[in-house]
Order: sequence, then C-alpha cells, then structure tokens
Amino acid sequence: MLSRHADPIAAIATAPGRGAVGIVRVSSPQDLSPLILAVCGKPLRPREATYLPFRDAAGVAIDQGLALHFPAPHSYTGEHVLELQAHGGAVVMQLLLARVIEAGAGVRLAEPGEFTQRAFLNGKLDLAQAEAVADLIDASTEAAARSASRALGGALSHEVGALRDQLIQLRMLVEATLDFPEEEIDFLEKADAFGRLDRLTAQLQAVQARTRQGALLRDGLKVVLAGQPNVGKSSLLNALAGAELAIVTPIPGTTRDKVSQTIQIEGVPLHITDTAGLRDETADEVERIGVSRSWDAIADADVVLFLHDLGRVGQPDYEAEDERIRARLAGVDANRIVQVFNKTDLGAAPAGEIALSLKTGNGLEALRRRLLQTAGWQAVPEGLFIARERHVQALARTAEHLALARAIAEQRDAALDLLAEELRLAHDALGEITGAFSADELLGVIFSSFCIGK
Ligand SMILES: Nc1nc2c(c(=O)[nH]1)N(C=O)[C@@H](CNc1ccc(C(=O)N[C@@H](CCC(=O)O)C(=O)O)cc1)CN2
Ligand SMILES: Nc1nc2c(ncn2[C@@H]2O[C@H](COP(=O)(O)OP(=O)(O)OP(=O)(O)O)[C@@H](O)[C@H]2O)c(=O)[nH]1
Ligand SMILES: [K+]
Repeated sequence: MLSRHADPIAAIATAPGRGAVGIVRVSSPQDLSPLILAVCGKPLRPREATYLPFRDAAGVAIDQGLALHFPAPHSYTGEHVLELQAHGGAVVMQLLLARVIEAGAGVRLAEPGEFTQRAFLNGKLDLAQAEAVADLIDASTEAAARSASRALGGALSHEVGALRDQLIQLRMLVEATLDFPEEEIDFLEKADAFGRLDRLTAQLQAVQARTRQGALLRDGLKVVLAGQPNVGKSSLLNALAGAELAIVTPIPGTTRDKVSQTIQIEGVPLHITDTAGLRDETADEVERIGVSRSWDAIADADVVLFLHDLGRVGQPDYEAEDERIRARLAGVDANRIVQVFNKTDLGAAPAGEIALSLKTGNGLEALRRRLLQTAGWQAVPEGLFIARERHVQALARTAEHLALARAIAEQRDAALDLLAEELRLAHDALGEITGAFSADELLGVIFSSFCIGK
C-alpha cells in the first residue's frame, strides 16, 4: 500500500445501498482538471458546489448532481480532491465510480482507509486523529460518538503534545549536560531536572487515567455470567439486556451454549455472555461441551459474575458443587470475580455481598453500578476522548522509561548517558500515539480496518 501513494484513487464515500444522495470521491497528487473536463464538461471553481450533468464517455448524462473541486492542499486528504454528489442509487454510484476510473489517467479503486491515510501522510491529521475518524464512524453510543469527535478535534493529541514538549525540554537539559561531565549532577539539580521529571510523571499518570477511560468507552468489557445450573444466569442476561434473549426455565441445564449480547451502562459497552451452568456430572454430551465452552469464556473474561442461588445455599450437594467451581476459579484473578447472590425472595444473602432477586428486580441497579466500578469506570468524565488499547500501551511504555530514568537519576554516580537514553525511549513511545514514530506495518494494520471510501 505504501508504495502506491502516488496513484490517484477513487471510491464511493457514502454507505452502500440506497440513499437520497451518494458521493463518489477522487483524490490525486496530480491536477484533476483533465478528469473534471471529461466528466463535468467544464472547469470547476475551487470549493464551490456546481450543479451539472455527469457525462459518460459517449457524452450521455449518467446523472445530474453537484460537483466539488478541492485543489491541493486544501482538502481532506491534502491532495487534489473531486467529489461527485449524485442521486444515491447503488447503480448510479457504480456507474460514476467506473466513469472516473475510466476517465482519469491512472485512477484506481481506493483501499479501505486510504483517503484518511493520505490525510495522515500529508499532515492533515495525526495518527490518533485518524483513528478517531474510524471510531467516530463506528461509534454505537452517543457517549462514544462525542468522545470520538473530541479525539478527532485533537483532545488526546494535545495532551500527548503537552507531555512531549516537557519531555523535549528535559532531554535538552540532560543532553546539554552530557557535554560538561565534571559538573553534571550539580547542573541538573540547579535546573530542577528531577523536579521536572517528577511533574512530567504525574501529568503522564493523569493522561494515562483519561486514556484508559477512553479505551474502555471504545472497547467495553467482557462480562461472563457463571455458576451452577438454574441459579438465574439467563434471567440476569435478559434483565440486563431488557429482552428475552436466553431461554429461562426451571429445568437445570437449559442453557447449553453461550449466548452473548452487548449492552451499555452509562455509555460503556458491556459484552455479556451467558454460559451453560457449570456442573461436573452430566450425562448429556451437548451439555458437557457447553460446560467446557463456559470455562473457555471465563478464561477470556474481564469480569466474571459468579452467581449463587439463595434458594439452595446451605444444601450439601449445592455447596459441594460451588466449592468445585470455586477451586477451579482459583486460577482467575480474584479482582475479576464478583460474587452475586440471586433469589433474595427465597433466602437472605450473606452481609455485604451483592444481593439480587431477578424475580422482583431488586438489586439490579446496585449490580449495574458494581459492574462499572469493577471495570474502573469513574462516572462520565468531562471532556472524555475516545482512545485505544494501542494508546494505553504506548503511555505505559512511556511511564516505564520515565521510571527507569528516575531510578538512574537517584544513583550516586548517575550514568547520565543511560538517563538520556531512557528519556529518548520515553519520547519514542509517546510519539507512537500521534504517529511521529510509527512502523509502516502498524499504519497498515490501522488503516486497513477502516471502511471502504474513508
Ligand atoms: N462532502 C463531504 N463531507 C464530508 C467529508 C468529505 O470529504 N466530503 N469529510 C471527510 O471525511 C468530513 C469533513 N472533513 C473535511 C476535512 C477537511 C476538509 C478541507 O477542505 N480542508 C481544507 C480546508 C480547511 C478550511 O477551509 O478550514 C484544508 O485542510 O486545507 C474537508 C472536509 C465529513 N464531511
Ligand atoms: N424465585 C426466584 N426464581 C428465580 C429468580 N431468578 C431466576 N429464577 C428462576 O430460576 C430458574 C432458572 O433460571 P435461569 O435464568 O434459566 O437459570 P440459569 O442459571 O440460566 O440456568 P441453566 O440454563 O440451567 O444454567 C427459572 O425458573 C427462573 O424463573 C429469582 O430471583 N427468584
Ligand atoms: K437458562
């Protein structure tokens, strides 16, 4: 893909199918005047919508619509861009797309994300903003859309930029000092280099916290409902989803395979999976496979809700089975397991535990809050921007290098060249977020996940 940046590209920019208006878009490093003359019949005034017929090779009008010419560099991609805004029928769009590929010298179909990739390569957007374009398009909740819009506006980029500016100052100080080895430490102390490093670390931690929230908003949380047969797992899925998704019956072993649904609480997506009730002894082959899948889902979960049936708590068979499950759950990080006692209409829950009756709906709200808390969600923060796991990881690596730098600085005969190196690595890690330092491979992965025409 990267070797083909000189090609003119074209795509249908609007959603496939039937629509009131559809847009075919062309972007090219070369002047688009010949293509415009061929299809629109006359030159277009820059950035001004002109109503005219779009003509095929024989001069016959394919459609009448609005043509828009954005001469470089003042366009979305930073290249020359032509938009044909036509009636949004699937066939009209295909004909216009075929027409611009035929009439424009060297024009080829754009790959997914290629327009936005060009915007990135031409400096119109940084990498975090380009990712926000895709996240805005994919947003499924208002909170996600508003946060993606803030990231597109540069919210994350600005925070990263502020950290980077301070890091650059610190690096300059340290590298300047390398030239005067006799007085290094004194010099750095006078310049408050270590105070700067500490303040930078504190600011980085604040950005990390906001970025984690943004990533949670984008990716959500995998929640698995687990427990013995008949404890109310399917009832809980249905209650959280507000729909009858999974079959609820008094027969133990009703759910035999995973049932999943994404819900949202305060805009945070929760991917909830109901599993087959866990029991060791079952003669049913299908149920046995279901139970094995339940354990796979549990291993893959961010949060496991371990349900108990208050109608049966205390009964020896029931307790023995719960004990077996508990033993097997020992391999799962305890912070990821939430005990939930269901059927409070049948018995009292142990003090301090999450208690619920799916029959009456009691306790459901408290459980929702607890889920958000376990996820690390802190209310709806002002100015939240959407983010990705990639950003969280890059910030974590930045923090690691700053911590190493601090540790080196604390040593008596601090090796300033090592300190300088850690600061450089911190700088590189930070730069990955906005794409200042990014491998082509990474860019390929990011842009290929865009929809076509973007
Ligand atoms: N018809 C249409 N609508 C669209 C887009 C598009 O490409 N076409 N967009 C595509 O995603 C988004 C808007 N993004 C855009 C970003 C920059 C420029 C642009 O012309 N930038 C120039 C001038 C800026 C200015 O005048 O302030 C530039 O950056 O120099 C256009 C669209 C959403 N709506
Ligand atoms: N009394 C009472 N019954 C409940 C409550 N919650 C669920 N039930 C009943 O318990 C039975 C089992 O509920 P399910 O939701 O199917 O349980 P499950 O854990 O998914 O069961 P399996 O599919 O066997 O794993 C059904 O008859 C429900 O109506 C509750 O809070 N109180
Ligand atoms: K069930």
